[in-house]
Amino acid sequence: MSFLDLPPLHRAAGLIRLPGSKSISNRTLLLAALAAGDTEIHDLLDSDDTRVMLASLRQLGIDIAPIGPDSYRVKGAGGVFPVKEASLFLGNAGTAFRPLTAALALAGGRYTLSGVPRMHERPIGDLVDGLRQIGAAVDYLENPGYPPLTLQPAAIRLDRPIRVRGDVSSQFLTALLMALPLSGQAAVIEMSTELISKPYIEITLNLMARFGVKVERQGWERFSISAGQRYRSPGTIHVEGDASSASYFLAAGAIGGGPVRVEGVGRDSIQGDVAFAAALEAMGARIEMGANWMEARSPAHGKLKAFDLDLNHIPDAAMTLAVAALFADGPCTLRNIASWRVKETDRIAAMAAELRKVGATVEEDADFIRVVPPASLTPSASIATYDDHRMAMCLSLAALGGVPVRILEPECVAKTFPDYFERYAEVTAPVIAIDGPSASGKGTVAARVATTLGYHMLDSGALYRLTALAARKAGVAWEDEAAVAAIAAALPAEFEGERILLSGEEVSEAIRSEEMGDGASKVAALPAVRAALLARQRAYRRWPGLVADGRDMGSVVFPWAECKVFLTASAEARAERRHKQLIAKGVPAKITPLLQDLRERDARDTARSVAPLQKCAEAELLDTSNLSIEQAVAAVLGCARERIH
Ligand SMILES: Nc1ncnc2c1ncn2[C@@H]1O[C@H](COP(=O)(O)OP(=O)(O)OP(=O)(O)O)[C@@H](O)[C@H]1O
Ligand SMILES: Nc1ccn([C@@H]2O[C@H](COP(=O)(O)O)[C@@H](O)[C@H]2O)c(=O)n1
Repeated sequence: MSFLDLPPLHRAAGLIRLPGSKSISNRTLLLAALAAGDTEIHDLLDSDDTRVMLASLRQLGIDIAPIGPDSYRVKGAGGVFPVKEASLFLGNAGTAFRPLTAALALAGGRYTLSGVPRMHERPIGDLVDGLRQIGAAVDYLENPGYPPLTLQPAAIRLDRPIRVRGDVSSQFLTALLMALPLSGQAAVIEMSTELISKPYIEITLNLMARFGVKVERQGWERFSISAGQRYRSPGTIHVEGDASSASYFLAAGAIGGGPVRVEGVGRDSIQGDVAFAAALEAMGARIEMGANWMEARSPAHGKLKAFDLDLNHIPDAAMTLAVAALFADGPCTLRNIASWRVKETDRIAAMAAELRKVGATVEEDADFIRVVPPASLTPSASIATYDDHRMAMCLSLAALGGVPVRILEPECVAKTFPDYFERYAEVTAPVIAIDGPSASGKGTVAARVATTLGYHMLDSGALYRLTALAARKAGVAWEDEAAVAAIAAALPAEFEGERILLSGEEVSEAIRSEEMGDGASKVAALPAVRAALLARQRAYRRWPGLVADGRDMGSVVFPWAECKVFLTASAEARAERRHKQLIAKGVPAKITPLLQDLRERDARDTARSVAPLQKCAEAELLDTSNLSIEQAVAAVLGCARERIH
């Protein structure tokens, strides 16, 4: 069985650009396919569930072409799927299965829809009942009330309101709403029970409106679509970041100090799960929010507060609260979450079982769960994930209790967030940032500290040197900001131990020349180049930790670094070191021009407008003019021991 061992984590701080929302991605794909005209969709989520939707729509004859990273052009079929007979396999993707069932029931073709075994245990009877009321020919292939299904052509009659239950899954209503405009007739849906997860219906109505179809809503009981409305492409759609995925990072910030900022969703979001931030705030976390971002920090004083909340409106993000409860100051109750029982797994039972493994006392019932946090978490629990992405992502937060945690079958996160664990490391792995002027010894000291601690290493100067060399090879002037930034953004560089490759060619020595040092300092002064390399540098932050050396590691790239050192030496000492280094390599050199060159580079690095070389207030100053390498290494290790748990 595959597993991932998370190290004990003590702190979370950093910034994450969220992947696209699953709910918006799959709804938008279907609406674009049904609309008249072409739709460009940008920032689409790339995950198992969206791949299932893309593959199904293509199988149904929809032309979908990639036009860039996470961007597609969908040629809308104007309400008529070109393929009239197909067998679709929809995995465990509820956001594909339910809406496609309804759309295909009205499509006048012969289709079968199936999924993985768990999909065949997830109820769909309420949707099928609704479709049968309007004459659709939908049949169960195995167990009544559950997939797989067959659909046949049928005459659709919308002369009476459709009565549908809304207390098992709001996706049934979403599916009907999105499909009914295909009939061209006026349609009315009446809820025969209370509707759960209402914010997901708001997403549906919002997106339908963007595609030109207006739904009249009377409370949450009755929905009317007037006759003759057709989907029309809005031209271009940008998918928001996923608010449910944001919950893991916000919770990490609330538990592990923070700040953790997520970019891609915020105050202007159409997703109900942004309300998760309010639940964290009720626990005492400090939350800030902008139009397109949210940020969480631990309470100013003391622990997170216990809660007793009705979480019917945010069933997915509520799972994250169940794990945050481990860090609260008392028992926490999550109410009105019966829908958890019919999700990817029985999430109430699964959550109770796994929280007990880390030491919590848990009470569960049909529609609630109560979590009594332990005094300290049980180390080395093996967390089962039930092929449920959210179980894996939520429970990863337990490691913030300073205990190692084993996540079994972690690849299940691919359903909605394929690189979740890499991103989680980017806000939780400790960082030692070493900045300073040229030849101060940063690289030498950083490498030894990294080896001693078993940490990863980032030589950020090498990225600027590689950019300068790549520009030179491409015949691009170092002053041409846009062109050099484009090169930096797509830098074909690889680090294989000591070897550095550019487009597959070894350039380890070539980038160390004085000429490339000079070129690096010129391209590094260009704001667009620095912006192009920022995310790449942050991606080096991995467990068990990172030592990063450069000029702006502590100030810009890793402002959240636990340990920051400003390593310097007098210009004369540095020129002498560089001289020795060059002579040892057999490169002829003279002290005076080297000293002159260092001073010029210092001046350029210090005076530039973006990310200038400077000591951050919180950095420890280490002047190595009169220190041996061993003494400098010992001093940095001392700082790391003091500041990193
Ligand atoms: N404390 C020290 N005492 C004497 N020599 C040192 C000391 N620290 C480093 N050196 C030597 O100084 C030279 C320059 O060090 P290093 O390349 O690590 O500096 P750097 O700050 O990373 O430079 P750059 O920014 O140009 O990459 C190396 O030969 C190294 O062995
Ligand atoms: N974080 C950084 C790292 C480097 N630079 C610039 O690149 C030049 C080369 O760096 P070395 O550490 O390899 O000497 C350096 O002179 C800086 O101008 C930077 O700006 N930021």
